[in-house]
Amino acid sequence: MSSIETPQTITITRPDDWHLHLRDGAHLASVVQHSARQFARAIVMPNLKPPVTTVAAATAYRERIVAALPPGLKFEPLMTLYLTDNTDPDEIRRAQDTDFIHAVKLYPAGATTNSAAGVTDLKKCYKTLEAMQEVEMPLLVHGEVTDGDIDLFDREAVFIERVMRPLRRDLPELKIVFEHITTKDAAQYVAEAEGPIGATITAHHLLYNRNEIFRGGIRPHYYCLPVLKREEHRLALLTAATSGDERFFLGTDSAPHAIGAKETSCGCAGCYTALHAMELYATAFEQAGALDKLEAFASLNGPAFYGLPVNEGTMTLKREPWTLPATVPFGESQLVPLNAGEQVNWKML
Ligand SMILES: NC(=O)N[C@@H](CC(=O)O)C(=O)O
Ligand SMILES: [Zn+2]
Ligand SMILES: [Zn+2]
Repeated sequence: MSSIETPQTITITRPDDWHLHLRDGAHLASVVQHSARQFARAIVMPNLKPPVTTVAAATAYRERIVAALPPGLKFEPLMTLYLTDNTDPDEIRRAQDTDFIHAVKLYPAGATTNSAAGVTDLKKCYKTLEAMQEVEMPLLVHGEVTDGDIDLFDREAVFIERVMRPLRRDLPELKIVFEHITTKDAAQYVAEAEGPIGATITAHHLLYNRNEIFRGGIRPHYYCLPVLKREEHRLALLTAATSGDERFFLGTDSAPHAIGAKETSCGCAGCYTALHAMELYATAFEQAGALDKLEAFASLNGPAFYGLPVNEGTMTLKREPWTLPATVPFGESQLVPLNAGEQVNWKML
């Protein structure tokens, strides 16, 4: 795309966020407005303390989210259940009977924030996974092995071989979303796999490689899981996201943590992008010369995978530089958004 042709505004069908952390209580009240401004709907992650493991808990959590929305902002939380070794197949059927639970989330125990109650051995969940396959309830996967002897940067690639391939061999009709993919291995696996599989990609994994975590010093706000990878992986993700392939869709993985939990000797994983998510995706797609592919990735492919209607209405992004705040309120505390104090070149109108 030549600079003369580079558009000054882009208008697309209203987008959705297919992977989002909203937290709870006062934290939820602080952050939900940011996502509701950017997105019509979001798949809400269940990794609260305690995790959202039942239909009853998801129902109550959904009500708290709706109650925390500022008046006038329309936003539909699409709820998920947290899979444990003990999730009852009947809970899946009950979830399917609601019109607001759309998926079940697999956290390998110990893989990431609030995953201690996650699955220790997927074999323990096969009856439940069979029920999911039967009722066409998607399984959302944090795809990293947890073994301490596997290099942190290899955990996603090893997960494909050790967990994803056997799982999909055993349950070929189970709908799966490989969440927040970070490697060329995962992008290639999803692009070539047979059957019902998709993948979400975050804005930060499209924009940054692992150097960003160490640029001029240690930068905890760029630390998330799965961790940023080498440049070759970023480029493969950008190619996948801008390919037009329906399997790849937007999931911010915006993961708020209080400033004190990030800027400390053992900081939490998670990047906060809910404030400027679409601006970041537009920046990445522009870099790839593929702004014309943003709508499919952000607004069309996700609904197609989940069997939901495309949103009504549009969103417009304008080429207009603005500066991210240094912090935003987060309950009683503050959080530091990704790109705090930096300029972004697109602005949502
Ligand atoms: N992505 C992250 O680094 N953190 C997420 C958990 C997750 O999505 O793995 C969180 O809940 O903070
Ligand atoms: Zn995750
Ligand atoms: Zn996440």
